[in-house]
Amino acid sequence: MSLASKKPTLAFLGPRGTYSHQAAFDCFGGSVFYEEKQTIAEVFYSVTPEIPLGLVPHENSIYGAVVETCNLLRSSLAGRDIVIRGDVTLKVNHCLVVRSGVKLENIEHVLSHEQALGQCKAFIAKYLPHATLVPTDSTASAAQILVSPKHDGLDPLKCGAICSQVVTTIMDGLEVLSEGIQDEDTNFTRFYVLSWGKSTTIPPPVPDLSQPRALVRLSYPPEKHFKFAPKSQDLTPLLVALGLCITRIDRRPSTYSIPFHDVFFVEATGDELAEDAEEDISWTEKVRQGVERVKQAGGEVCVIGTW
Ligand SMILES: O=C(O)C(=O)C[C@]1(C(=O)O)C=C[C@@H](O)C=C1
Repeated sequence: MSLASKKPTLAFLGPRGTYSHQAAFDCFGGSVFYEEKQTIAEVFYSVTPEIPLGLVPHENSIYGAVVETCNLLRSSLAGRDIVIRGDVTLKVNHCLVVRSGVKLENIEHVLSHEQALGQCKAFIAKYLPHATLVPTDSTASAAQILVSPKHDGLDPLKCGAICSQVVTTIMDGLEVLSEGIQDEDTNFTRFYVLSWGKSTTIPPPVPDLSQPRALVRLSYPPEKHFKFAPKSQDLTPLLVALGLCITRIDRRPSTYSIPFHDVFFVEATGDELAEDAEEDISWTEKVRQGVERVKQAGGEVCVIGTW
């Protein structure tokens, strides 16, 4: 067997030139095969024994959680078959890209991924206040629409796309009208590296694992929820029972059809590994013990990944 055929495949949100693509490449370079998918959901569900790795955006420093990813992590596959094995952070510098020759005053529609539109709100309000926003599956797929014949009645000569400058080096006939258009100079997106099961080998160079982390999904069982008089439930007992250093909590409606029954995604962190190389094992154990305590406190709990 040749060395190349041993490389695992990684699914990412395509087409080529997305920030997901860049984050994946920064992390894994030539050590994986890359397979582009059209949506974040397709990336998630394509993580299987055949495509054992995937990369999904999780949060942005300006616009917050990537809701589609949070919703996918509610799936029963998350934590059982598909697990988080690392995270990668990318600096995101958005550009307003047009078909060559198109001027700012020609733009009637601004196309991009919902996250990118949200990260560039101030620029759009100032320079394109009358433009209609058109959400697309990804930033690079917005640019792809500009170089295609008419798409859904959109005239590419009256559109601008928000995407990375890299896209203009991949797709012909595009130019950058404005660069660095996000609301804040420092704009970062974090991505999760997913794998099929816990034992898939993550090829080197592995994502930064210097500080152990975990993502845990918590909720109260539906029968403990106030069915007919929806009322917020106190999460404190479950968080106290978990007993870990919590760095982030996201809340999404649960998949049970009960009004205001929510699931909470709790990201926790352990001590720096450098201090004690053995900590890796005890971190997994620490999380496992926390999970047992949450169950005893009456919570539903699932570890989506420890890394
Ligand atoms: O559309 C892309 O380029 C993506 O990789 C997705 C995504 C996201 O969903 O957050 C990634 C980074 C940026 O925050 C904008 C969009």
